[in-house]
Amino acid sequence: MQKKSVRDLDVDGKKVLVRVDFNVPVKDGEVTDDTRIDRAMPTIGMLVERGAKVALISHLGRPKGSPDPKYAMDPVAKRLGEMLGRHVEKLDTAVGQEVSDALDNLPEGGVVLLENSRFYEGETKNDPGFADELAAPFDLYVNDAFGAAHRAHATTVGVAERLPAAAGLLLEREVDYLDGVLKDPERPFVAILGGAKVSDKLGVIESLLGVADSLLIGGAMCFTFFKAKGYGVGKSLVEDDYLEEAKRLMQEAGDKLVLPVDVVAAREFEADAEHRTVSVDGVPEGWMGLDIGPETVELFAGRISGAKTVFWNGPMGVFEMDAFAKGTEGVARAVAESDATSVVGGGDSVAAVNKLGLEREMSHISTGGGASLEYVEGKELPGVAVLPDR
Ligand SMILES: Nc1ncnc2c1ncn2[C@@H]1O[C@H](COP(=O)(O)OP(=O)(O)OP(=O)(O)O)[C@@H](O)[C@H]1O
Ligand SMILES: O=C(O)[C@H](O)COP(=O)(O)O
Repeated sequence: MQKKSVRDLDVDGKKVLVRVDFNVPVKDGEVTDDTRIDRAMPTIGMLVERGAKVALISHLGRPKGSPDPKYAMDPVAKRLGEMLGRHVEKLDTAVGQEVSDALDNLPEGGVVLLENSRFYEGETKNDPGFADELAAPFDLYVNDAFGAAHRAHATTVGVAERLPAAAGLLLEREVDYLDGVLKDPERPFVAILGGAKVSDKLGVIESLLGVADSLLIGGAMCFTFFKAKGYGVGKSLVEDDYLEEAKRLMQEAGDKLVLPVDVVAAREFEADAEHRTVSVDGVPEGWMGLDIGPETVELFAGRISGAKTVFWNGPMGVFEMDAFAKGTEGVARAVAESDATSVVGGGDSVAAVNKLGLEREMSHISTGGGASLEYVEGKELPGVAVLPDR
């Protein structure tokens, strides 16, 4: 990565504001998945070891610019403290005298967690006054929040314009892996896309068709392509406004675009619905396709096993229901077993990989859903662009 790195900073005794993405699931006051906290540990550890005074800041959920106890950072501070093996003080504010005092009292190598950045309306507006306030108590700024890098907010952009800034280790790793896939992939490069909507991923499909050797499409998305081909798709999820786009993409992509050959169709959208495997042009009237079928898993697995690079985003079916999770599991296993450099992005595909305990088999699991897709689409991420070059 061309950007200045936290490694390049002299942080000893300095007050460092670190933007992390601790937007983690919380239930009954407990963090239920601490992956994003864990992935920020290398940067936090490096700063602590080098004697910085560290203040971490993140958003949590989507509060509307004012304090909302439901989204307070306390459960995150508790979990972070357990993971660091020491108490982490959480402040009830993100700006002002309380922050300055806490930093003055913090020993070198100490860590505090500031309150949810979205408790301030200046955050999502990237308000200059709010960015000034955020920056005021600090000497340096580090952005390790790859998952929020597609947002031009005060904590991701404004503050980076006001302090000497650098990329954290996680942000660097995320960008380096995605760059490896997009700019210089070892071939064959197989991309796999699933999930609900073609409309969400049109830009991603176009971009991947430009760089990958094949693009395997599963999930509800494939039914828009099948309808465009003139197949009966029953009540499967289809975006009628995108049929022409789907036709165009199929024409342009030719053999590169690989669609399922069979699907699991169900009578209704229920976990215990009557279901059976049918060929892709044989979804019964009134039924809906909820997963790719076993022949498709075999077809996709064959492509994946010959790949040197794999990028995967989005589940192959309604993996939340066991009866329709086999396609996603089959693809996850094939990616895990391949020798390819594998990059997995998007909340649902990552959840599927975690559920199967396959996370160690993947080369890189992105902590950013929206951010990784925007990057693959070729969009500039404001939180990365604003950082100074080396
Ligand atoms: N055939 C299908 N019919 C209906 N829904 C489906 C089908 N296949 C997948 N889905 C649903 O699509 C949803 C995931 O779509 P989405 O586009 O949000 O994926 P993602 O990009 O991995 O997720 P995230 O938005 O969390 O990053 C899942 O809830 C899944 O149940
Ligand atoms: O979970 C995410 O994708 C990031 O934390 C960004 O969250 P946001 O979509 O609420 O900005």
